[in-house]
Amino acid sequence: MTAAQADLFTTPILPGLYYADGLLTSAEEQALIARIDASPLAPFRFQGWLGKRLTASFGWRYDFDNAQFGPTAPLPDWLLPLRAKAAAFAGLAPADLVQALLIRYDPGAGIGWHRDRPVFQHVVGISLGVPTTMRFRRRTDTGFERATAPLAPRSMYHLTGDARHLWEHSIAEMEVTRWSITFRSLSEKGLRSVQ
Ligand SMILES: O=C(O)CCC(=O)C(=O)O
Ligand SMILES: [Fe+2]
Repeated sequence: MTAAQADLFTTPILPGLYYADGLLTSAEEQALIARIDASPLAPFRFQGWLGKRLTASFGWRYDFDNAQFGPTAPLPDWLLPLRAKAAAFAGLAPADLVQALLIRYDPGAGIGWHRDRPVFQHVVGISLGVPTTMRFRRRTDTGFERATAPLAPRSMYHLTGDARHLWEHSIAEMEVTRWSITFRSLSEKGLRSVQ
């Protein structure tokens, strides 16, 4: 690889947002989707509201209903090869990625503007099924600065630095079902809160 190609490959879309596609085969994607569908998915709950997207957490669980954070069922074996790939992509050790979140967005489901909970540090996501766009925004003196990242099926993204901590992200309501798997490491705050 030439220096120019290396630069292109590692230049983030936003500071701290890294993206790569073609890291999974269609057969691997279909197997992951079947595993997600067979998992104990439940509607995302937020302060008494039931969201349209279906989720399951492993390793650690942040409960948005009561803001409780704590351990939950360990990551199932089928997630471990994907976690190893996600860690390699993000330059982390697999064991750092102690949380996995499975999501299925059926038509009409999306995810509103947010930053991931501060108990987590790195976020590495895998997008499955159909293309979508992750939208980013951050407040400025005069409004919002905005950016978009197209997520191809079978792509991975890593949120760290500014993209993780300063920018919010969201995904518009899907017209067709999409699945995602996100792995997270714990932040200092997360580590302190569980000691
Ligand atoms: O579905 C995705 O790729 C994004 C999920 C997300 O932003 C989250 O769970 O915090
Ligand atoms: Fe998020």
